[in-house]
Amino acid sequence: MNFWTPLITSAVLLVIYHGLDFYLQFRYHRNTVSFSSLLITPQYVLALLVGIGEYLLEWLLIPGFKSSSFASLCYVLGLTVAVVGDTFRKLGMVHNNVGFTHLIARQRRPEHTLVTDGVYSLCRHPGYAGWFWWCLGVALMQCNPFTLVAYAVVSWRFFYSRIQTEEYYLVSWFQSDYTKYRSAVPSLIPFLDRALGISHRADGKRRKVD
Ligand SMILES: C[S@@+](CC[C@H](N)C(=O)[O-])C[C@H]1O[C@@H](n2cnc3c(N)ncnc32)[C@H](O)[C@@H]1O
Repeated sequence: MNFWTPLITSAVLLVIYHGLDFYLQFRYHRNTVSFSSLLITPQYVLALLVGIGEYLLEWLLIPGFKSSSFASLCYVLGLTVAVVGDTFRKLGMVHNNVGFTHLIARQRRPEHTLVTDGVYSLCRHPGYAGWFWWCLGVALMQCNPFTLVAYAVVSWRFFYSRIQTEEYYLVSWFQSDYTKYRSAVPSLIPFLDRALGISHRADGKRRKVD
């Protein structure tokens, strides 16, 4: 694997990710869109710098590992995971459109309806699961083992608490429509549903959403 390929690909993925996110927020929430809609926080920049730091350090200390065929395999796998993750997120944003606000809604607006079809019939939180897998995909693409684990732990904890709050409001608005939907459709973030106390069928078959 060449030194620049994972770095350049990550930069391109980053621009596509944030550019499209911003565009979709602008399209569906024109009145509330701002710089924060780019979702670039200090913690996020720090996470990116940690990834780049690990990448550079390993190229200096163990160049054979970074240029190995294992690193090339990680690159292809990571790129696939990142592209599928971002596609899920963008499909969620388009499908949920007016309901997909970057801040968790704490009051229901009249136009906010429960979405359970399209990509939401495969994944309960395509925007969050998409982001989760996108981050891991980028770390894998750079063949960064420490960043991969760190991103997995930090983003898992973040989405665990966020989904708990978000679902509290969704249950209060949509009641049994949401609880039935929640028990039929997984979050696709590993172990998260179990941690939230939600069980899906062990045989892998999904319950039908009414
Ligand atoms: C940042 S969006 C994320 C949506 C969803 N959690 C996802 O990952 O695709 C947050 C807003 O989406 C809304 N939301 C989440 N799931 C929804 C659904 N199935 N139907 C309609 N609105 C939903 C919540 O009320 C929240 O205000």
